[in-house]
Amino acid sequence: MIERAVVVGAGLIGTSIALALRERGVEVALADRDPATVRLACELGAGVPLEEGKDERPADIAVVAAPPAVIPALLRDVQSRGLARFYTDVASVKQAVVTEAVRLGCDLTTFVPSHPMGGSERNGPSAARADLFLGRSWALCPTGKATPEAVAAVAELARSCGADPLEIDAQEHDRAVALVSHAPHVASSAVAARLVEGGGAALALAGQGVRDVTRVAGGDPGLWLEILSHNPGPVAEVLAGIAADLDAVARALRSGRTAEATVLDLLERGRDGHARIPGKHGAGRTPGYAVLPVVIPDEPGALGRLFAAAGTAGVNIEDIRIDHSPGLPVGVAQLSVLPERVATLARALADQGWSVHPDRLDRPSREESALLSGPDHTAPPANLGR
Ligand SMILES: NC(=O)c1ccc[n+]([C@@H]2O[C@H](COP(=O)([O-])OP(=O)(O)OC[C@H]3O[C@@H](n4cnc5c(N)ncnc54)[C@H](O)[C@@H]3O)[C@@H](O)[C@H]2O)c1
Ligand SMILES: O=C(O)C(=O)C[C@]1(C(=O)O)C=C[C@@H](O)C=C1
Repeated sequence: MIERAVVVGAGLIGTSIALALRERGVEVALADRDPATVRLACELGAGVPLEEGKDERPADIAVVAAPPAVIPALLRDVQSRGLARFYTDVASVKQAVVTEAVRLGCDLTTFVPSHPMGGSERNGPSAARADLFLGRSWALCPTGKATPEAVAAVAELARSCGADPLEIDAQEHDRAVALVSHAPHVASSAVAARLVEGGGAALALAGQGVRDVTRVAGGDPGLWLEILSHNPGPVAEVLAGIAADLDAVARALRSGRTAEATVLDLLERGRDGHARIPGKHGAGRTPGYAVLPVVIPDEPGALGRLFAAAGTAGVNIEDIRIDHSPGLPVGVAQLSVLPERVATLARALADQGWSVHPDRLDRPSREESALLSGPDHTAPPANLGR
């Protein structure tokens, strides 16, 4: 049972873990090299500042949530201070962290390297959310030396954050995330980098497609440089495949002759690859909710009237995203609501004259719905009892 936790590195990931643990009543003590970051995380309800020597007993678990390059030294430091019974880190790369931890003489019996597969292009505690890992995989990469108790503690940490723990060897993990995270990030940056040269008129036409493809490119370049340089071989291999595909399509389009077969081949393989992503859902949708699109005029007070109409219908808006193109007089409000309330909301809004598009409804998958056990999205996910 995790009752007390320490989080070192109170940024996006550290504070999100802390918030999830706090929701389950776990006591959390936070540390960061930047005192202002700790203050903000604590103000957000993520815990209290770590006070050395305050507790005689070690915490149940310490999570090192700093950038990859500093993790092994921080781990050695927290282990030598005996801050917890078990330790984990959250770095996006695993083998390099393990190799350095071994070199520094860290205790591998109590340490289970891990990687939650939830995140954001934003950093720092202000972007943190308790549900960041809800329904996501959380990789556990125990070395052969970790005790079963240590592995169980880190698996419990993952479940306490609503995630699904998945044991995988560190090198295999690094090859896997090269494919599903690291190379996609570089590809996203490459697409976004073209926009630097785009004219104002082109950018005014930016719709949801380019926003979806480039969202992660908005991430912290310093952190991503660290991630990529700690996983160079596997990332380079995936990028070479992507580059070959892009090159073939560019050559085919220029030549005109072989264009159709080559281009269609990539588009079809792309569609097939996309379909293989488990539990994929629409961009920007909060997991577990249905999203109802409603057209709203781009004018003062429109959103207020929409919220008031939903309130009158007795439906709580759990989240909202607004899609609009600059210069257009209307936008589309994407309202996230509990799946069982969406029909009521659609009817009530339509009755009041709103242009509702239930045909474009984006529903959560069955797996996602199963994660929400009650009417309150902060309720513990259903998979926590395992
Ligand atoms: N951003 C993501 O989407 C994501 C997802 C999963 C895992 N990760 C991993 O999580 C880790 C943290 O990333 P983040 O996105 O939370 O970054 P972040 O910048 O939001 O937070 C990192 C925090 O670590 C602190 N820090 C840096 N050096 C420190 C030190 N020596 N001692 C104490 N604190 C220190 C920083 O002050 C900062 O508050 C990284 O290892 C990253 O690879 C990131
Ligand atoms: O959703 C995002 O913004 C992310 O980039 C999250 C993401 C990912 O690629 O899925 C990024 C890096 C992490 O190590 C884990 C998760």
